[in-house]
This record gives sequence, C-alpha cells and structure tokens, in this order.
Amino acid sequence: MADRRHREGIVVRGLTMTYERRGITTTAVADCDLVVPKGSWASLLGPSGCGKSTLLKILADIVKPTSGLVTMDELTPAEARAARIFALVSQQSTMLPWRRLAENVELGLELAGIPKRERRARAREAIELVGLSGFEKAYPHELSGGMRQRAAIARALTLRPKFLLMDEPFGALDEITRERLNFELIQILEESGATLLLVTHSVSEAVILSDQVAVMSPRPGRIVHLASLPFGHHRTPALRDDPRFAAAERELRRALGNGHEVPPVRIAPEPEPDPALLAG
Ligand SMILES: Nc1ncnc2c1ncn2[C@@H]1O[C@H](COP(=O)(O)OP(=O)(O)OP(=O)(O)O)[C@@H](O)[C@H]1O
Repeated sequence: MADRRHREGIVVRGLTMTYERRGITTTAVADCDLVVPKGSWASLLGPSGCGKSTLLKILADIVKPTSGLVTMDELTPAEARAARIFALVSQQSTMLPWRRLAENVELGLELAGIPKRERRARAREAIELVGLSGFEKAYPHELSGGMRQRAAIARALTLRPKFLLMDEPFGALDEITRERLNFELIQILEESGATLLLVTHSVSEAVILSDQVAVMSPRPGRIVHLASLPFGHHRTPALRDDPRFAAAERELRRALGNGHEVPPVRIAPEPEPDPALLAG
C-alpha cells in the first residue's frame, strides 16, 4: 500500500464510510483523521449515530471502509486480525450461558487453536487480573452485570492484545460499578502497556480513561475537537478532585455542544401544592 505511513499505534487518515442499504445511502464517517500513539489511551465521544462504532468496526475488520487508510502498528485491519494484535470488547460482549466463567474466558484462545494447558494458564492469569478469582466455575447467570463485563475484558486480555478496542464496555452498568471498572481498567492498561481506543457516551469516563479525547460531530461523523489530557497513566479516583479534571469535562461538553444543536432544557413548572395535603 503506497500511502501507508510508517507509524506505530493507530493511524486513521482520510477515512470515509458510506453504507448503502435498500437504496438508502448513509455517510457514517467522513474524511476522518486520528493518530493514537502506541501505548496511549484515546476516546471517541459524540452524539448517537455519529459513526463512533463504525470507526471501531473498521479497525476490528468487521466492516470495510469506503475510502481512506487505517493501520495498527502499520498493519491493515485484516493483517492486524491475522496477527491477533487487537481485541474488541463491546457492551453486548456475550458469554455462552452453558459455559462456566473460565471456559468463557478461554473461548478466544480456543478459537485461536491454543493448546489446552496454555489456555488454562492464560485464562487464570486474566481472571486474576480482573479480580474474578474464585468465580471460575460460576455460570454467567450467577454473575452480576459488572462481573460479566470483567469476564469479557478477561477474555480479551487472554489474547494479550497490543490494541484494546472498546465500544461502550461499561454502558449498561450503574455509575459506581462503572467508575470502579474504569480504574481497574487503568491498572490493567498500565500493566499491559496496551493502546486503548474507547467509544463512550460519558464525558467523565472519557476524561478518566484517556490521554486524548476526539469529539465527533453528528452524521457524517468528523472529528471536530481533540482534547489532550495531562494526567499521565498512574490515575486514581483522586483524579476527580484535580481542578484540571473539571476543566477537561467543561472543554469536552463545550465541544459536544458546538458539534451539534443542543436543544434547550425545558424545566416543567412546579405543580401547585395540593391545599388538602398542606392542611393535614
Ligand atoms: N450496517 C449498517 N448499514 C447501514 N447503516 C448503518 C450500518 N451501521 C451503522 N449505520 C448507520 O451509520 C451511522 C453511524 O452509526 P454508528 O453505529 O457508527 O454510530 P455511533 O456513533 O456508534 O452511535 P451510538 O452512539 O448510538 O452507538 C448511523 O446513522 C447508522 O444508522
């Protein structure tokens, strides 16, 4: 590929994706550029339908782009898939209900043809890393939503990916579990040195988990703002108390507001108090 730049990490150049379905053409992503340096963490933030998942699916070789260049450590998505250098975790990451946790975590390795002994060892290591030791024999229905997401992350980690592609991995979880998993993920990323590209709807999750946040505009998705965050990689929940955290959130909210029309917030008038209740 003549145009391929020699660059490690994730490189997206002039990416456009147009879907054609039943005579309807949708340009999901238009002329998008992004560089995520090796070992760094980036998030894609933007309104629903702006093409965030599409960008991730192109990287994961699930859909082919209409035009443009996408590489991970200089490999095309198809080459990167063959070299098994990335893993994808999504909100819908499913576990097979008839398999125990450890067997679910081993699934990716099984599909990759890794021998049983090594599968066991790598699954055990990943299960420990996500804090699920002791639950190896549990079936999915015996685990909480947060535990199932941890299992999905463990399954991805068994592949020892250089690139972790995550599509709203914590979107279905409550705020407290979500934040706890955010900081667990930070530890895992610190230890593994993986490059992260995360799709999220949460401004604070993007700030907690990123060195840079790309804000996308509504369809067709373009990157309209790129925020660089100065927090380094050793992050703890005390990060929230850093005044720069609030400043980063403000910057991103403003960028999101500029990227598309924000409807005015209508506050319903207070209902008149019921005199009968007041009298009592
Ligand atoms: N397979 C497909 N065929 C046709 N159109 C599609 C397909 N996948 C996505 N689209 C369209 O492309 C646009 C971008 O979708 P995408 O899922 O990438 O957005 P998103 O930013 O991830 O949205 P959300 O935040 O709601 O998950 C949407 O208008 C969607 O309808």
